[in-house]
Amino acid sequence: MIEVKHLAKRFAAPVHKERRARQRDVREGDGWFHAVRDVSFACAPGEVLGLLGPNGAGKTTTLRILSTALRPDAGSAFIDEIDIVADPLRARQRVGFLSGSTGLYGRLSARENVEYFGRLHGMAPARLKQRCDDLFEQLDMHAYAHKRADDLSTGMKQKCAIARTVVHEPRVVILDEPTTGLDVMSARVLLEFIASYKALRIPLIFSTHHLHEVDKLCDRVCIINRGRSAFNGTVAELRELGGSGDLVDAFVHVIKQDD
Ligand SMILES: Nc1ncnc2c1ncn2[C@@H]1O[C@H](COP(=O)(O)OP(=O)(O)OP(=O)(O)O)[C@@H](O)[C@H]1O
Repeated sequence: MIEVKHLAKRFAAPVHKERRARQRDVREGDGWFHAVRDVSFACAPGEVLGLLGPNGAGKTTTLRILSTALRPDAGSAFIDEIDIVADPLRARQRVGFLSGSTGLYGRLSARENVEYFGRLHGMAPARLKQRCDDLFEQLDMHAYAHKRADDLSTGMKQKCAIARTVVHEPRVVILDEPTTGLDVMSARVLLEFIASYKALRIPLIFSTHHLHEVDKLCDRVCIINRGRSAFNGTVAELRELGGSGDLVDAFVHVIKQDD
């Protein structure tokens, strides 16, 4: 279970005179940029939660807090009842986090990269081998398993990074824009992979700008706008808000209402 309540995170941001004269973002002006102001959501085992929002809304910052890469200034977040602020190390062991940068070692092959991260997590050799075999099969990566990461295409690297993220069988999975750079076939493979977490009863959160992915996969949706959660609910509840049954209309409606 992932539970996030009233998260906030600000970054130091000196205000320049000319910038002050122009219309400002409501999140800046006091020498800080309040990237996340009040974000709350929950994701239970067996659920996939989609995190949506315009560019710069605060999705990545929120996910980085959840992964324990950033410490929040206010609010709370629990992973399987572990307080990520009070006990970040224990929380981190339970999380598989895919960030924007793939973080692969260029000279290692795709397979070596995934194995390396498995070893870092202390996986026994036999278990690691089986897990890698399964992941390379599920993500359709056998064809380039032995290619150096430097020589992989953007999409191949992304799949490799995803395999690396989940190699240690984390208790919760957090993916920041996982389908970025993937072609149609690869995106489909990945969406099926994400869906498989429902049966495993592992909560999975992913951020995306693609509403068809939300429609296909998500049980719940959180829309973040200018650092605050502007909508929390099921996909069906979101759809109703637009009036037309269309998710794009519903998304635009939520953002306009919130602005
Ligand atoms: N380390 C930092 N220092 C200053 N500002 C930051 C920092 N990290 C993020 N921000 C700002 O916080 C805001 C939210 O950024 P964030 O990356 O969380 O947005 P996002 O919703 O993931 O956007 P996108 O959809 O474009 O990926 C942005 O305005 C960004 O410039």
